[in-house]
Amino acid sequence: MISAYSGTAVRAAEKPLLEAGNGPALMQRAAYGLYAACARELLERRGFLYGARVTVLAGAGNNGGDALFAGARLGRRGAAVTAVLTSAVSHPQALAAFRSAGGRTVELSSAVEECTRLCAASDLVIDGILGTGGKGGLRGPAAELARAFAGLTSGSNPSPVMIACDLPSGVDADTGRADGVHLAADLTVTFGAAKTGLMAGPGAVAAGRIEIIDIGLGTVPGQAVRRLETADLSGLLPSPRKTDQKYSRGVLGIAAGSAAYPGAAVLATGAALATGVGMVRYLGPESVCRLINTAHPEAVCATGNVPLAHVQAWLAGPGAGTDEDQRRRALEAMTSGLPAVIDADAISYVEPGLGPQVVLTPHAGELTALLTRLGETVTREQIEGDPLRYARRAAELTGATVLLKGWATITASPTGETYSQAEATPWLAAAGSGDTLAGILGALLATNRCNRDADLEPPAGYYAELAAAAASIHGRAGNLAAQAGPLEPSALPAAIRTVLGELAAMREASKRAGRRPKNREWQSVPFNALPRLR
Ligand SMILES: NC(=O)C1=CN([C@@H]2O[C@H](COP(=O)(O)OP(=O)(O)OC[C@H]3O[C@@H](n4cnc5c(N)ncnc54)[C@H](OP(=O)(O)O)[C@@H]3O)[C@@H](O)[C@H]2O)[C@@H](O)CC1
Ligand SMILES: Nc1ncnc2c1ncn2[C@@H]1O[C@H](COP(=O)(O)OP(=O)(O)O)[C@@H](O)[C@H]1O
Ligand SMILES: [K+]
Repeated sequence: MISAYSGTAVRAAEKPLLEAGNGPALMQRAAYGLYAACARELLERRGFLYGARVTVLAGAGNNGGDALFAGARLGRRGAAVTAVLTSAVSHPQALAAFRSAGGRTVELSSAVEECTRLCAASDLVIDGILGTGGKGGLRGPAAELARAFAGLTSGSNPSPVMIACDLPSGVDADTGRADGVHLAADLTVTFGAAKTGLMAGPGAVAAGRIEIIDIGLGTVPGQAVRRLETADLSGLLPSPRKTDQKYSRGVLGIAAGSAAYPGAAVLATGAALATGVGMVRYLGPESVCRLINTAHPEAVCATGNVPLAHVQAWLAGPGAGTDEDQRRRALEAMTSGLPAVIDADAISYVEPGLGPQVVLTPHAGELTALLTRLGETVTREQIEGDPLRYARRAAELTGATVLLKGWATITASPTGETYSQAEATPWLAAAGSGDTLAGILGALLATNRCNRDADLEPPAGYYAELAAAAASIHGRAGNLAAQAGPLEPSALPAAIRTVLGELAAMREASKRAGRRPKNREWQSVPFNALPRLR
């Protein structure tokens, strides 16, 4: 599990260490972690470190200090390092170390064009303009450079490896908002703890991969945004017991699809079956029942009512359109007291007073409509710019758990627990892909251990965690299905099976070896695992 904290909370955790005079040591640890990541990326991607062209973008504060110290270490290993100083002041000790390692410096204000070309022709650029002390987007010459650099490196031109120091400059460390110009990275090396701004909205898009360097901060105060890693998924996925029969494994009721949109019901059913339920009971029009049974003969289909169907969880809404019977079923499902996924058209019937076991799964457009109906004035752009804030607000207003879709999918519980998953691929932005996410989540709601075991009380935030797990499986399946070219959502159920099979095999292998499975996207380097400082 990765826990991310606001920049403000990380600075509060640093405070006692700074007061005790440990500031320089913290900076050396941060700089060493950054240097080690840069050296590794250069060796992996370019095959050499000696002679590599490295540009350090260095701002006025400690973020620039970290980047300059890391640049000095690269210089001592033979890289040709140049620092672009974006401010009239620089961290004095770091600048001195950089120069004494043979680093060349250029002042940005007098040479924006030259500096932009220098960045574009580099093997590696370290973005150390702004860190947790940044306010708003980049300004002045730094903004000009960022704009021109984006133009030069777009399309088929070869691009340098971009590594952000702590966070991409111009991104808000607390929220992930990017109100002005900002830089983007292939990798963000972040210090002490991940920042929430790397987990949501534009910040999550700009961060690239994330590597956390432990600099010995200890406990960070405040509520974390969590991200599930591979090892965290196993306890949340269906796992039949030797004594199970089909009903005890978990039955999912699906009230989705209509004569106008039958496909959504087929996709949701396929995804739920691939995730592993004991049975799908489908309720909807006869024409959709026939279609579902052609694709999935095992689904039990009827035109009946929600209160009479014996199930462990509900999924309502995908493809429901204006079908009145489906509307009634969705309302019955969300007030049944059972766990329920409320997706697509059904989100427009939501009223306050729901419980955390109801999971709403809007995209930004659907959330705009919901919040507006509940009296909150907001635009789609505002939600896309600050998804953490609005997912949490919707959970607060409805009492339900909210899964807000996007590049990083945010899940928020009404008691405040929040998750962010970013395994997805933009190929998942396709009609029908949300229906499969709803199917996966429906299956997890029906089969989860708290639902199956009457003695287990779901802990606070449990449904947000299950929703995050569903987003993770969906993202992993999307990546797999997109390997063969543009993704067709109807290919997702087969990919879900493969992903779940791989996860089960990984779990078994790591159980035998006695260690946690590794996550490829996220890496955390503990302080005591860093090589000794020289
Ligand atoms: N504390 C520690 O011990 C450790 C800290 N660490 C590192 O320090 C980083 C935080 O450092 P920091 O506090 O110096 O702030 P930083 O992000 O470098 O920027 C501040 C400077 O930028 C300026 N500025 C602000 N906004 C601007 C804008 N939009 N456009 C242009 N300029 C703008 C601002 O000027 P001001 O607005 O105050 O006039 C000020 O001069 C943190 O991210 C991590 O990398 C690690 O080494 C571990 C130990
Ligand atoms: N740019 C993107 N990158 C990654 N995933 C995305 C992106 N855009 C959308 N997605 C994912 O694709 C799915 C689309 O869902 P949705 O818009 O509800 O589709 P539909 O309702 O047509 O099935 C969501 O899981 C969302 O998180
Ligand atoms: K930075």
